[in-house]
Amino acid sequence: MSLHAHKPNIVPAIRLAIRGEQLLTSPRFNKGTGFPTNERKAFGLSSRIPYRVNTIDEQCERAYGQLRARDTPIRKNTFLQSLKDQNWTLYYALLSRHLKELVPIIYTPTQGDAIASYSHLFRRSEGLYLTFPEQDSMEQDFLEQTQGREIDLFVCTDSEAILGIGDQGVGGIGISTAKSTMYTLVGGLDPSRSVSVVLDVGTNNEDLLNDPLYVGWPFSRVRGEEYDNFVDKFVQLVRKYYPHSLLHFEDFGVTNAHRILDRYRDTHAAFNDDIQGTGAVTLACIMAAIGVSSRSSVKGQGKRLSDQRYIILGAGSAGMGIAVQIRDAMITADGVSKDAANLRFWMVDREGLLYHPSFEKEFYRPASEKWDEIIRVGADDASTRVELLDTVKEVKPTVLIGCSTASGAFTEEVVKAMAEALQQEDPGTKPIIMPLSNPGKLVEAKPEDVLRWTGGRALVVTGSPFGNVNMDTYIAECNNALI
Ligand SMILES: NC(=O)c1ccc[n+]([C@@H]2O[C@H](COP(=O)([O-])OP(=O)(O)OC[C@H]3O[C@@H](n4cnc5c(N)ncnc54)[C@H](O)[C@@H]3O)[C@@H](O)[C@H]2O)c1
Ligand SMILES: O=C(O)C[C@H](O)C(=O)O
Ligand SMILES: [Mn+2]
Repeated sequence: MSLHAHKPNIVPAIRLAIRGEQLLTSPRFNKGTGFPTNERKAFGLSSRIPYRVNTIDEQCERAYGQLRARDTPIRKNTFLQSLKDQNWTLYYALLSRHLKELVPIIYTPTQGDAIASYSHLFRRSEGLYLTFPEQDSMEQDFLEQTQGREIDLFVCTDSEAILGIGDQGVGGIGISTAKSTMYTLVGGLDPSRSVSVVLDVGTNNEDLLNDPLYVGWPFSRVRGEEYDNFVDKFVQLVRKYYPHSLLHFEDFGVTNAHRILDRYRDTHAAFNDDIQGTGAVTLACIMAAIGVSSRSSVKGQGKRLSDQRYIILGAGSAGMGIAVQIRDAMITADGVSKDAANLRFWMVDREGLLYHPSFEKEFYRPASEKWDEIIRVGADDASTRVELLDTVKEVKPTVLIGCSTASGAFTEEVVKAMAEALQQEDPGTKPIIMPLSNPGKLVEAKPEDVLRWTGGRALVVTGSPFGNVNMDTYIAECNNALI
């Protein structure tokens, strides 16, 4: 992860209309003990801050000490959220200095826990909350927070599929704010130029609906035309007032994600992170792994994207986005036809391998293949599905990707079947195994297990940070935030 130095807000203080208490409680402009003496005098702060002026390093040292005194990731997360509510300059300076340690605290995986407990951890709100029953005043509410601002980015969720932890109702605002923070931290975007949005259209999460402390709109999710109109109302406001902004969609449910992206992508700079961001970062990862990059240490394996056989477990937003991105790269980089490229994928979802004897659908295996013959018979003797394990044995994939939320689905048997088949084909081949489901507890296999089952041969890539398994085995991270 490379860091572009975060540029603090350098609005000349003299132009600020706010001073005194108001300045100290504005996280964008507050500099705490960092205010120099002349600014303290000019803005009525001298008596409001203790005497000594601290450098940003001193402030970071103090804040880091306070952070370290919190003993669990979630307590660190709430501490950092409070700091963000108080002083952006210090917040981003601290994160920049401890990037590797703190990104997992303010982003995946800990932010997932913070989102799940949103209504209980709630102290101060951050972001733009647009709620279904208040849609008549949506324009006014939108302008309340955006008018007069220069805005480059809207990060928007409807919270239906947060990471792999499902419907989190209004708490999903926490994924929008976390992604916005990453744009600043890694991409250098001025945080005052982004808006984090939650479209609160209700929730089907019974625990939230039954929780008296739940702070969102406590009704079932709005669906159909009413839902589409509500989303459209928001998008049209973005288009009307900020036609040049980027509209980033995050963690929409699988039935809406593609549809909404397709609806707006030709008329606005719209981006779905789970589909496109994941597709792009996974492609980059695979290119590195198979040695399209000249630095590769992978031996004996066909080096082109189109030489690989890909099994993807989970054909949702991420899985389909990954398949499309790799397929398109094969067409561009390797010059293969679309049909030939599509045939390099085997998608496995809840109903097993996606194939159909009678109709054609993109990324479904074609009717000419006799998959029916290896269908497993279920306990009730009814034919069920072509299992992942059988697909692996049949296909001998060189790349196995998980974005299914099915924790542990890459079993020892699956991983060994893949590794052994590849070893027989070419002893130099390293299986590329990518359990990408977040947060960490939902990974399809733990890196240390994959390495143990493959005698250390696998190249392992995860979506959440796992740390190295031992001194010389690096577990790469493939998270769409890197895009
Ligand atoms: N590493 C990353 O950058 C990244 C990016 C996006 C998503 N993800 C992760 O991928 C997972 C899926 O995200 P999504 O946005 O695609 O969700 P999604 O709901 O759109 O898709 C999940 C898919 O998995 C399928 N599935 C569920 N249980 C399954 C099982 N037992 N076996 C096979 N398939 C099963 C579902 O039917 C669905 O098609 C989440 O855990 C998410 O955190 C990771
Ligand atoms: O948020 C992340 O960490 C990656 C991805 O967008 C996800 O939904 O898991
Ligand atoms: Mn996501």
